Amino acid sequence: MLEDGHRMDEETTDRAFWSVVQAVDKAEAEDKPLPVEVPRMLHHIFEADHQLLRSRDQVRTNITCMQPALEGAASFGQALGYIMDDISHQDLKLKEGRKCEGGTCCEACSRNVFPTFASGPECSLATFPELASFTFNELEKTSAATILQFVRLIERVRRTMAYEYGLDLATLLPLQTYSRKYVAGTTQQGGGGGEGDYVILHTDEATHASYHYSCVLYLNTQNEEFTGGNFVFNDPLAAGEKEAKRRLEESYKNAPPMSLEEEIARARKARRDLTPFHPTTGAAVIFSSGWENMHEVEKLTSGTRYAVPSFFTTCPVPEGAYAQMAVGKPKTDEEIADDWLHLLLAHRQESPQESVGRVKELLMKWHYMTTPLRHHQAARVSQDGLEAAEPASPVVAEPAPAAQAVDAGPAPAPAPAQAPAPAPVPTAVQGDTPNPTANPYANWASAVDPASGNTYYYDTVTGETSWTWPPE
Ligand SMILES: O=C(O)CCC(=O)C(=O)O
Ligand SMILES: [Fe+2]
Repeated sequence: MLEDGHRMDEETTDRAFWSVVQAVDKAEAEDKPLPVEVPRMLHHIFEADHQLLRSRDQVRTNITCMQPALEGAASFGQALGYIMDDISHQDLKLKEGRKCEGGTCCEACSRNVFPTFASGPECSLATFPELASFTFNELEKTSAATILQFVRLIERVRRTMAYEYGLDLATLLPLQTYSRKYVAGTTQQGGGGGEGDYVILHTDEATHASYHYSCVLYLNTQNEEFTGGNFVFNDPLAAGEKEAKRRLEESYKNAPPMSLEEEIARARKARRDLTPFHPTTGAAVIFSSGWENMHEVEKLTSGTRYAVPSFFTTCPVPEGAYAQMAVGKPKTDEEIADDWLHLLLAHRQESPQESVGRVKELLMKWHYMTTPLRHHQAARVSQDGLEAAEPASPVVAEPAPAAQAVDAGPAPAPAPAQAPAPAPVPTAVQGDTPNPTANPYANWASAVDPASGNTYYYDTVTGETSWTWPPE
């Protein structure tokens, strides 16, 4: 299944994914602990997914980071405008710079379109029916295949963001993600991901102060399964007020009489630069969550539109949060496998309170569960894959990753700096010496393919794999 000495290609990665699903279903049917090979194989899949994505199209627009200019004239009204989602949001006075409350984001803001972030089969609602209404809070009736596919997609987003913005992977965690369903003719039920037929102009970081990077992945295609429903970046008109006036006058020429609502929409359009994105299956938009990226979803005119928004934070998780968990950060492959089972894959009934606790723990441990053990410290995602933390500088603040539960709340205080425990290293297949020049295979480890039961070998740094030892 794995090619000798090569990275996994798309087909091999998908086969590996389905063998993992089989192994999970088997463990559950037999009421056994999850085999440690499952998370190991998942690590390879995540790594391969990100590498494969690097060769696909990406359209990047660099933009100036913006934040509310509240100092000095911080009136109550202005402060409300900073928080509230409504049309007046676009009139909020802004200044240059990032806000990123409580987090350590990079200096650059941008918007990125990936037309083929995921393949059609990966987003298929026939294969993964529960993707239509996915939430981590209710997994009892969700198949292992869909849960694993959702995690796989979100982990691809996380790695892509870390790479795009030059962030240590350990410092970037999902705070919130779910499937969002839009149905033409319905009105928004409650806030957040409730069903509705549009989303009003907003800034993700204004909705939740700890959202620093956002992604929306689309599961179906405009003009095939629905009409309307553009995702639109909404910017101040670069050409200025004079042009806005000219545009408005132009729009009145030969126009039929309009309702008040239409008049307001027309006036807004004339005053703003609108950049619509037309959703297609598997496309994703990734952007910094600040005021430089105000956006909205235009009303659906027919059909049903499915999207998966995800919001990431660079706020550190307070160390105390791990101490309150039954088992804190996983330290062995067995503990990682246990977390996968108990936080995601065990199909059980639970009270809403229990599920909130479980999801909170899941999001806080996300990096530890989705990243090979030796990379649990700071790791950058480079062109060649994950780079381990610099071993020569052990006294650095551990970049404790962050996550908060589902609800809005104050950003957690940064964790105090402390020396991290030495990163656990996978069992070397041959030789004991830590000097890689003395042992060219010091980074190699072995694992068992859950589908065939055969042992394979992999380089924990480059991701190379081999069925034979030594690798060819
Ligand atoms: O569905 C979309 O295109 C965007 C959703 C969005 O902006 C959000 O959930 O914050
Ligand atoms: Fe949004």
